[in-house]
Amino acid sequence: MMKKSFDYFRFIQTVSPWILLRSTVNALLSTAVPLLVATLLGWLLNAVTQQTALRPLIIQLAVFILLIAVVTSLHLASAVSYEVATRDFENRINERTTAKLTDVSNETFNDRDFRAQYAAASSGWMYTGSFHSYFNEILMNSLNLGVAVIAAAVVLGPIVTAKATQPWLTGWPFVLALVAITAVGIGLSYWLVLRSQRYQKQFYDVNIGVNDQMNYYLNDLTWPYENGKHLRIYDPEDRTVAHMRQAQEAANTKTSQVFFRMHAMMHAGDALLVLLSGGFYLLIGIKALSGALPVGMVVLAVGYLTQLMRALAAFMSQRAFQKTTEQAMDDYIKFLNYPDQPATGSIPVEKRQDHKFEIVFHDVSFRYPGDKQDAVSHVSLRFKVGERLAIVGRNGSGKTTLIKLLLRILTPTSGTITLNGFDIQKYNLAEYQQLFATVFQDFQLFAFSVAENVAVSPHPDRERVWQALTVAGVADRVKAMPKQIDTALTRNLDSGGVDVSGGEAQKIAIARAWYKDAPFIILDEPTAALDPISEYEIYQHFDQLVEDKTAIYISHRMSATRFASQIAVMAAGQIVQMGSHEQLMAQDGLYRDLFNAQAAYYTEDKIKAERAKGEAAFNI
Ligand SMILES: Nc1ncnc2c1ncn2[C@@H]1O[C@H](COP(=O)(O)OP(=O)(O)OP(=O)(O)O)[C@@H](O)[C@H]1O
Repeated sequence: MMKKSFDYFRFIQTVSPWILLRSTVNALLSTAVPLLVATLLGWLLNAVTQQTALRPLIIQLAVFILLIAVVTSLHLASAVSYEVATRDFENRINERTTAKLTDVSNETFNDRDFRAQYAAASSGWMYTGSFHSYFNEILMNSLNLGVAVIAAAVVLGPIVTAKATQPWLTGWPFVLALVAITAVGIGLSYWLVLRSQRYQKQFYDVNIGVNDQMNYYLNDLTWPYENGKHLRIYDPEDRTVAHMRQAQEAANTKTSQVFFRMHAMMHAGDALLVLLSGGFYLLIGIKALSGALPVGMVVLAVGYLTQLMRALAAFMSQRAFQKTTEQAMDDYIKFLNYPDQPATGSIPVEKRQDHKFEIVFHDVSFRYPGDKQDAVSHVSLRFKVGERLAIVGRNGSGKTTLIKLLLRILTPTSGTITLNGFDIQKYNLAEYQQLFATVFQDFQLFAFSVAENVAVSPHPDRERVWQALTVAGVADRVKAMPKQIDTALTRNLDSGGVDVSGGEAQKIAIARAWYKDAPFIILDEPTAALDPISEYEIYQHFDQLVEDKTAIYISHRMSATRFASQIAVMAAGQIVQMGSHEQLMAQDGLYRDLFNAQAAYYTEDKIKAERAKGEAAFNI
């Protein structure tokens, strides 16, 4: 067991060096300073009463006051130093958590077990308060127990040895009687601790699930301000609250029973202490009544003995909470060490100024875990250098999945994808992903400055940021912001931040892709949030946006395909047609249907008919 405790101490120490030392100094001073101050005050009093000459008295007084000032200041400094260390510890844990969440591969990130492990780790962290107190509490409780043992021994010595008229009240029989009461107390306390440990564990386990649910309601559902509008429009009757209450009530039913038992154990512990005090009173009281001890000693001795039992009970029940903290630390360490399936590839990606990178899909299929059908099925495709390829198809046809396979966010279930002849899985992942600048359909901006959002770096090339914003058609909007490119987006991290519209945000995401200057540019519905003029402008700048890169874009706006030299049409995970706009329009197939269905909205006749229908309805 001890070996295990040391493992946890070591973990705490590796998270934040010096914390154990600071904790130890603080604990020692916390225990010693009150005793030291009391002793010094005692000496001071003696000096005042015994010293007759004024000069040595003043010197003695000055020395005592100085000593008291020094030890109390030391104590204060150590308390502050420990407090700082605990903050540092908490920050480092948060850093490690964030680093793990951002460093694992996408597969692991989406892995159910990994997410469950994270939920357990974060609940444990929240539930136990923090891990560093684990060491501190063991230390404090041990010191308290040590002091209580010494104090009790000092007081008990004269009581045990005092001669009484009845022989059993002297020597070993009396000691044995004291030990018997203490032993019964320790035994019962230990039993209570074991029970309460079990209930603590149950309570902790139940709480992990409950915290997880409540987190969803409080942090994910009701707090993000993009959710505000949905809740106000679609939840006027507060069904969210009712839903949460239901979940809370179900959780309460589960927790209240175990909570009640846990507390019953604690109160039983208090009652036990009262009983033990009674036992001590009886035993020592009898000895006092026999005339062997002054009555005042009874109160003193029982006080010290009860204090000893209290320290013992605290030491043991702290052990119960320690177990919970150990489990929380185990969960956290498991999360940190969660085996990732790191990208295996190590081949460096050749740096080519001419951007001659050719990617080929060889009979690639992919199925999401648990799904019954392939999301991408037997796709063979060649991305020619400098080509502009559009991918079109109905919702759910597999377009985004195809892009994720290309980006190595997903790994093919079968088939291979090659870059310049080598399987892309064999390349160093970070270098490989640097080949792509992507604007995802659900792009994310961060609550950092515009410049950092565009450059994705804390040291942006400011001139290039402006160029990127110009290409994306959002430079004027940024110029009007209070701190221009240094303005934070959203007020999540900076109260002077600004909120941009959906379309403006999308333009900033496009600027980010341009800034990256990667050989491949991938745009998944890049203009979905843009107004027709902005969309027109983006396509006007399309040459500037794409330059000589290989461009792949997905769009439901069929008119956007005119910028593509090749169009791949997807249906049910397969590429069902491939060719230029003219070639595909000449074929009787899905492309022509999609194109005509959209174009039909814009024919003169259609607009006239719709308008007439609207007017008729209005006249009624
Ligand atoms: N994370 C996922 N887990 C399970 N199935 C998924 C997941 N993501 C997508 N799918 C399924 O894979 C299929 C293809 O989805 P994909 O997002 O690639 O389609 P898409 O053509 O990009 O659609 P859209 O035009 O609506 O964006 C869909 O049937 C979808 O339900």
